[in-house]
Amino acid sequence: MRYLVTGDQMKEVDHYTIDTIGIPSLVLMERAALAVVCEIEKLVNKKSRIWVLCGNGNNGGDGIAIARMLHLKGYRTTAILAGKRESATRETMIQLEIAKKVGVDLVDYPDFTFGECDLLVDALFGLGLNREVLGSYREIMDQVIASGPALTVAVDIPSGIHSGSGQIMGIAFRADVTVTFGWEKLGTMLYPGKEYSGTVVVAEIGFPEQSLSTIKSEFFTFEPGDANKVPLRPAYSNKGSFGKVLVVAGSRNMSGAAYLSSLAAYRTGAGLVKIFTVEENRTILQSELPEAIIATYDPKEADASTEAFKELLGKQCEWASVIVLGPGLGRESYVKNLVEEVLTNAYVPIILDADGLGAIADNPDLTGYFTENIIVTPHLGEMARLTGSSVEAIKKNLIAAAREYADRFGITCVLKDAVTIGALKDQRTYVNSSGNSSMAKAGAGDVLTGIIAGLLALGLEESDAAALGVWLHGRAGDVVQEKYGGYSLLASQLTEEIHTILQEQTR
Ligand SMILES: NC(=O)C1=CN([C@@H]2O[C@H](COP(=O)(O)OP(=O)(O)OC[C@H]3O[C@@H](n4cnc5c(N)ncnc54)[C@H](O)[C@@H]3O)[C@@H](O)[C@H]2O)[C@@H](O)CC1
Ligand SMILES: [K+]
Repeated sequence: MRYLVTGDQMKEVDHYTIDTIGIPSLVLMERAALAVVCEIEKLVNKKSRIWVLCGNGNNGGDGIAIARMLHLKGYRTTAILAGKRESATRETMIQLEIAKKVGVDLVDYPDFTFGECDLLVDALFGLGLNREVLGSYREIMDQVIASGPALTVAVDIPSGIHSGSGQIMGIAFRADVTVTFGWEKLGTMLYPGKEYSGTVVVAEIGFPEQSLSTIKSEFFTFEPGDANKVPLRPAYSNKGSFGKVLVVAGSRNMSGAAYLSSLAAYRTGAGLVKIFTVEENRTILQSELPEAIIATYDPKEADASTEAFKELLGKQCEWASVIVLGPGLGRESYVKNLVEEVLTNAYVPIILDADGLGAIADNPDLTGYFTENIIVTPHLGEMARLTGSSVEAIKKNLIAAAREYADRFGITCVLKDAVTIGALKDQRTYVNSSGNSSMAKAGAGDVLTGIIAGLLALGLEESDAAALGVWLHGRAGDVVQEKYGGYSLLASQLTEEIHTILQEQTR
């Protein structure tokens, strides 16, 4: 697990480290510059033409220190100063004085002649970027982009990318490598910033871990090694020890979603899975997944909300320790009754997905039954229906959208996109770092609900199950992509790779 920060949080961490702990700002800057130089040396040789584009803030100060180090090592380096020297920060002024004394080629932007560039070091804006890039800065960036540097290394974050949201502030550099300091910023984790950042290297430059305690470090992601967070299945156990997952899913002509969710729950470690579906699905599900128990209902009874139907559903809910509600339910009117009955009868974690969410969107009063053990897993379209916002607006700030919905009801909201966000009920926010575009396929969401259900069945609570489930699902997708490339993934293949990730457990 690693923490992520916004630019503003990182600034607080900087201040605490400098002012309270007493590590001088210039020491941090020197280490930051060294870390970037270390990456640059992997990319170029002494014949390469290197431009270091420096702004007036401390990102520019890092840049001037980088230019000095490269110059002293014998690289052909020019530092281009984009702002007025007299308005530079204290640290950047000191860097300028040092650079002058050791003979760094320092050129003010208007005097610079653009030519060929093998490597651009982007030190124009870092965490301090707080508005649209306009005027002369925009002109400089346009000109640098037009001169087409062969490679770009960004210092801390590509200039133009907002460090908190990943949004482009008018214009941005596209980096091949971004060397960031201390902790990764949300801006390089979230699109479009993620795409503009290239490979992100997180350099440790001397921030003590306690500096993080000054902020509420609520953002995190998982990484290889975190498979250990999946609970062990103790030897002295039986199938009942590992949870009973009820999958309320499927409808006429739609059995696949129920199948995929159930299979994924089993593959993740659940002991027993029961599918509650319409009678038409019985044969196909029994033959595809004989390990599952099948119980069926009559949609007409569900539609009329008969006592018999209520009793039948009540019994299923009583049996279950985890419920998946929604995949492939369709949009018939009886689905509302089904969803309402489950929400009122169940006192166990419920993963509400797909058509289950559709029923909520169509009948907003149903949110009145939400309790803290609900996990919703909408994709952007479903989120738009749930909230009445547009997909575009949600996309602009995924974290805020997921957080707002989760906090409104005190539930966990997994907002599925290229970078899936888990707004957890315990106030932490998970930002996913696994997965790839080959997973943008029908059925992938059903597998995710099944994985989360499996983790709940193993005993994780909702927040951990949601975050870890998203990560496992993405990792499985990465394994499938490695084997089959970016086009051919089938959702069922995700279930076949869950074991690959679980086998990474090192205990
Ligand atoms: N001691 C420290 O505080 C450390 C800071 N570090 C570096 O310092 C950076 C942060 O430095 P700063 O806070 O000075 O911020 P920046 O260097 O990112 O620049 C901020 C400056 O740009 C201006 N600005 C913001 N948006 C603009 C826009 N759209 N158009 C024109 N001007 C704009 C701001 O008014 C400010 O003057 C980090 O990203 C990192 O690279 C590192 O050296 C590590 C240590
Ligand atoms: K930068």
